Amino acid sequence: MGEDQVISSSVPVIDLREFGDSNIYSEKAYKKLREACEEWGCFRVINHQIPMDLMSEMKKVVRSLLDLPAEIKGRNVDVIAGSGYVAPSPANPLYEALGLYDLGSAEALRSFCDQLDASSHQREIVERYAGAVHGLALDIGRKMAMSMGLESDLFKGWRCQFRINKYNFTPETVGSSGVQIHTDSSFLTILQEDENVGGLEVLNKNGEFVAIDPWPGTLLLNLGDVATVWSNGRFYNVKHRVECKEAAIRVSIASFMLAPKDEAVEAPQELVDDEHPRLYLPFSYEDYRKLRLSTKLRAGEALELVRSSR
Ligand SMILES: O=C(O)CCC(=O)C(=O)O
Ligand SMILES: [Fe+2]
Repeated sequence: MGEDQVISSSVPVIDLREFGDSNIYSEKAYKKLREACEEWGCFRVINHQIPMDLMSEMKKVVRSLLDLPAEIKGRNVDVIAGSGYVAPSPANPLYEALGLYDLGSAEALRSFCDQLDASSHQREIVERYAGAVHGLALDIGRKMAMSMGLESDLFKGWRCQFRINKYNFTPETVGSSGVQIHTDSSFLTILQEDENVGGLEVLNKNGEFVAIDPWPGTLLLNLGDVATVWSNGRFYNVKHRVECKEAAIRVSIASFMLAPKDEAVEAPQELVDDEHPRLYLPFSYEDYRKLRLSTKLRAGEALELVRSSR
């Protein structure tokens, strides 16, 4: 792994204030967003509406939940395939995660907090953060749709998930892999990084790994497999990995906007025409997730299995 070329370029920065009132100004912002989705599948978001104190409180809550004994973390069972606790494994021995499927549901939030015996303060922070990040995911989804000339509320009711990640990096593990290269299966992922410990690398279209340095207070957006299907091949599902760079516990919070609740994942008709025939067969997100897990095709290759033959 260490032989791969890692460059220190940077991903596009999207300033949410630029989508303001003036049409001329915002046209530029939508174009930049669309280019970021098409060329990188990854961008940094600045000037979002999630309060800084909520981000730092959530980080503390998440850290203490991840520090719970293994038998308590094990109560965080899957709701859909792979959505619950992930213990360290032979493939990713330094990594573990807790998960919460459907962060837009009060019932799901309650049950997650119950499983982990969360305090009332912890519950309040998890609920507030879930509300804020859910709102942001919808807002960015809306802007992505508008950047393609589509109506704005296409993502209402889509299911969202948290995955809170802990990397147990030690002096002996420096230079090894924290999480293997993968794409996210989601439409989009909002990542609150570790403020101090870097290690995330995204693969650009030239095949170079770009090191993502932490930028506290901002958020990192990744597009996943569902974004590629939804955009009929236009949006890029960025491959990424986490490398162990230093001996420190690393904690990140990934919030995924996954897919529609009941409907199939497919490109809207407006994005399909003679020049852009439908590339993927409509599928159920849960089935696709199971397919990725059962085939172990975690870096977007599973999309080939749902390609339309024409
Ligand atoms: O921890 C990170 O920086 C990335 C985590 C990630 O890629 C994921 O949860 O899918
Ligand atoms: Fe990821």
